[in-house]
Amino acid sequence: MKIVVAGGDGFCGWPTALYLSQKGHDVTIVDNLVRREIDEELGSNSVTPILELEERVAAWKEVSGKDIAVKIADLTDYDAVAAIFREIQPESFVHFAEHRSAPYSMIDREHAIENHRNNVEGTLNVLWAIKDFAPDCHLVKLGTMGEYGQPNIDIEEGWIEIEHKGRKDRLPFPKAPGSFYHLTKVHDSDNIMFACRIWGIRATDLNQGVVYGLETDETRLDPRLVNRFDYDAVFGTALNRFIVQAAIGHDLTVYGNGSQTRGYLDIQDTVRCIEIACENPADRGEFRVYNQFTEQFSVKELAEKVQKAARDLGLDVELATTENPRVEKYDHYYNAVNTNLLDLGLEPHLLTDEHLTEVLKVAMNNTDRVERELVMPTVTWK
Ligand SMILES: O=c1ccn([C@@H]2O[C@H](COP(=O)(O)OP(=O)(O)O[C@H]3O[C@H](CS(=O)(=O)O)[C@@H](O)[C@H](O)[C@H]3O)[C@@H](O)[C@H]2O)c(=O)[nH]1
Repeated sequence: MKIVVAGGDGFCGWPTALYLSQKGHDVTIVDNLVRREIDEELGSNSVTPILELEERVAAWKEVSGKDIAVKIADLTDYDAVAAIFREIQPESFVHFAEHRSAPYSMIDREHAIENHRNNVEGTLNVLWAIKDFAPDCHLVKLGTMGEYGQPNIDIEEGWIEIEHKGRKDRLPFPKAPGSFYHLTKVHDSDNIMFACRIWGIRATDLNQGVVYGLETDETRLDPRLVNRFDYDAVFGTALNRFIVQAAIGHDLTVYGNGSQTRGYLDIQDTVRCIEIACENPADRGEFRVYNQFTEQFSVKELAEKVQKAARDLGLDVELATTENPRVEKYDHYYNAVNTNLLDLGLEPHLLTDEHLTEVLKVAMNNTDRVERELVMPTVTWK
């Protein structure tokens, strides 16, 4: 299958591009390398030393014998997007190419606006290009579980049957996101749903939970293929941050009372979920939503798991209640449905001590690359 992986230089995109290439798909990475620029803006870095994109792709060719094409392009540049669709005629367009950090979108007004402009405009361009140049292309779009927030009812997969004043309808599940970033994904979902309805586009919105882990079967093949590993308070996410904190002997930064519960998944499941979506395309005009996570944890549970794995490796770390920079619910109900991907064959990699230990060891081997001043949060929601 001809597949474009937009955002293929990022944390989810790079291992996905490798995985799909390994499976024999004809993969093109489209990326504007902005994630690397943001590292410079924030003075941050990946714990793992990652190569430049062209070097990574050349290493992949050497290791696997397979070609991944690369186009350096910004999805907010419509001429570039149109040219890509005209030339490649992708069967699936996997769209990871968005600014994905909640704290980044909350830095200030400028960052909130840039986050909206980049994400919403990029996705609109993709929708228009599909309509104009590749109407049969299946859009596989990375959404987020954060679109739903933490409602006091079960979270369905995108849609909910509602009975109201004696009438019934199947309506989009209500959204209550927790940051301007998460809101961009809500706007994208609405725009995609509308485009499916009016133009007959086929789309799958993958509402992904918080991703943890680092390596996949493909990145493990050669050190030059290693994935990026964020730990800073802006781009690092809960479990991976705790792992790096444990490796450097920093107290684990549990925000507030740590009862905040979210859906989580291993990066090894992210790549498989994308493959499942591509190989089972939505129908023309169908806007399909899959909740992409495998397990639910509270932040405190995660920190305790990391503390235990660290102790087993001789590292003594403490959980530290950290003033929560965000505005979010504690001690809330959380129960989200995630059966669609399982029904299509996803076999989850669950969070085991062995897996935590693997990632912890990578962090311990790279502690010299960790900038301690990036660990504590500085961006606040208020
Ligand atoms: O040091 C930390 C970091 C985070 N948290 C807590 O962990 C939870 C998750 O935060 P996160 O930073 O791991 O994840 P989030 O900001 O929600 O964003 C990440 O996970 C989202 C999926 S979800 O959370 O919306 O399901 C994706 O959309 C985003 O791209 C990705 O950056 C929050 O309650 C946060 O308060 C801590 O307690 N301590």
